[in-house]
Amino acid sequence: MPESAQHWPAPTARTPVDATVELPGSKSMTNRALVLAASASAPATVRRPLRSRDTGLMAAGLRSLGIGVEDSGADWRVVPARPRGPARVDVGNAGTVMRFLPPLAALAEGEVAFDGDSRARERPVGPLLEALRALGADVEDAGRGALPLRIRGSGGLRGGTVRLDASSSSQFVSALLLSGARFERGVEVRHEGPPVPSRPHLDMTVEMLRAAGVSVDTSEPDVWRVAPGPIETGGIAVEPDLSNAAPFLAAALVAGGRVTVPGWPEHTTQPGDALRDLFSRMGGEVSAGSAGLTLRGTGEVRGITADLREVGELTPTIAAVAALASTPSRLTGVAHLRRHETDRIAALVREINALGGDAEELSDGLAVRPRPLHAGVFHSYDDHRMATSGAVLGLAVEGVEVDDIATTAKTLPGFPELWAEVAK
Ligand SMILES: O=C(O)C1=C[C@@H](OP(=O)(O)O)[C@@H](O)[C@H](O)C1
Ligand SMILES: C=C(OP(=O)(O)O)C(=O)O
Repeated sequence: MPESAQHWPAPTARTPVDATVELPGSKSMTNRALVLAASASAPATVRRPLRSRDTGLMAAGLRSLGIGVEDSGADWRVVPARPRGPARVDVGNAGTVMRFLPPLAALAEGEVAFDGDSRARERPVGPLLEALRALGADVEDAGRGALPLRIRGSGGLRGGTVRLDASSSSQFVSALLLSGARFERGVEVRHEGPPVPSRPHLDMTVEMLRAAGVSVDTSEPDVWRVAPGPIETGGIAVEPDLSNAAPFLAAALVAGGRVTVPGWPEHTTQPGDALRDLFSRMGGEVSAGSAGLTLRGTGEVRGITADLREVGELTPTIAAVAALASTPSRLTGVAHLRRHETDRIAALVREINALGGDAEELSDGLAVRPRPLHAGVFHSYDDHRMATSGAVLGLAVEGVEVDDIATTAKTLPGFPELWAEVAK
């Protein structure tokens, strides 16, 4: 079959868009909720979880450790248990599974093996493994500091104070905090190095731990202390995924009209909340009401200069909008994106330029200058957010095809159907 036979022709908006898009639950909240509920004192319900490749892998990983994750209608019921090996965990290409489960596995009795997609073997996990060793875990990674790896648990972990450089992923810190209350001495994580990215995701970890009755001290910058003690979730409700709102809100920005996302939380730690500000600066009009959050396009798409370190996962969508803007953009602070699902900086520059655009790699981001785009294939590199960025470009540029739209199932199965609601 020729490659093009599998391509997805991105729909072009011929009129302004007018849609209300119900988004599934947040990947980051769902996978935190599953890990917390797995270590809790009593069974709990995770309400309105995301069901996608990343969360399915988390549920499967927990089940392989002996924890119950049962379907109960729209929800997931988690029945905690002492984790046990022997077990094999497939992390796929999910950073949250690759980083959040090793600390839990270190609490297991028996051996737990981890592996994943070939890209997962290239994503950083070394500082987390070193930290686990310092806390008393027996980790075998053949000196690679990467997958595949094995953790030989003896049913508990000493815990205590650990120093690590989390500048390549905030998930190292979140991972240690999520299981830290179950370590004998709890955990004190001290970050030392260039700034930690994705701060809102750390706030999410801390907030969800505190909501589960865990004591977390964040009074010192770059230091997190989790006291040992029980985890009592009482059930966890998952918010809609605001990072996945990005391409849908972008649709109204680039095509004109309006898109509403119902259930936008009044208070949230999700980085996607920053879209309200970012997309306003790029020309959108944002309003919040009982129907949800609405973005109206004004017909003007402006470029933006922004440090996206805190909200790195929004970069692919912002870069797509930037490629359609009337003024230049400079997106910085996201060097760590080179080790995400793909090297997102290189991939975005290559694909924007392949459509006739004018993008340039910076050491820690990209610069995009206005230039008319033309038809072509937008490659997704097995990256859900690259694929949805191709869809955004296709709204405004006739003849854009995304090579692998199915990769959106990592965090948003049903993306093509939801997108069809917007681009009808
Ligand atoms: O903790 C989380 O749920 C996440 C943290 C961030 O990871 P990095 O800090 O590695 O960028 C983010 O990019 C990822 O999509 C989800
Ligand atoms: C970086 C991302 O995912 P992961 O959880 O695999 O790190 C992402 O979703 O943009």
